[in-house]
Amino acid sequence: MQTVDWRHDEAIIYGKRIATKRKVAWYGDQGFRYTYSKVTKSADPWTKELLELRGLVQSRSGEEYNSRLLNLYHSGDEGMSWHSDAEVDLKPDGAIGSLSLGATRRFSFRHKMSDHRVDVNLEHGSLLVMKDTTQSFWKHSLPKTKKVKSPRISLTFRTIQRQ
Ligand SMILES: O=C(O)CCC(=O)C(=O)O
Ligand SMILES: [Fe+2]
Repeated sequence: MQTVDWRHDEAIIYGKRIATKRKVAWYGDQGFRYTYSKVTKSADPWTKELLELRGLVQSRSGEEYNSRLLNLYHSGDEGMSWHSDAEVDLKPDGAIGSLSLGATRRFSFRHKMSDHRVDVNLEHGSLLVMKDTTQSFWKHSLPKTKKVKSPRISLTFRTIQRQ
């Protein structure tokens, strides 16, 4: 993970460009561009380590991915609020495979219509696959927590639609 080019994420919130505490890095097959929270990012080429990990995640999940977003949460003070990953550039209902490293964090799902909640603990080395209609029917979040003092990295593999 030392070879990863971490940057603070930027998002446009209420029309203002802000840098988040969480850091991200974005890799893809070609010079992909990807719009997330209304900010367009261009992808860095894969590093050797990232390609190896993609191979593992693809074989474990039985899905293929052409890009990946890495998130670095320095501690439980950082998280991600409720959202679904349905950006226009993402393949509709495409799988998202998320590999967790470091601290165990709770990951929550909330059904968009019934508000039904499902919580899972994402442990070091675990792989969470969200596929089919998960993004259409559910939102997910990574709640902040006072209990976690150490960092967690998630490597989220996605498929960007070729236009
Ligand atoms: O860090 C995680 O496990 C979730 C990240 C996430 O939901 C996202 O990048 O869209
Ligand atoms: Fe997400």
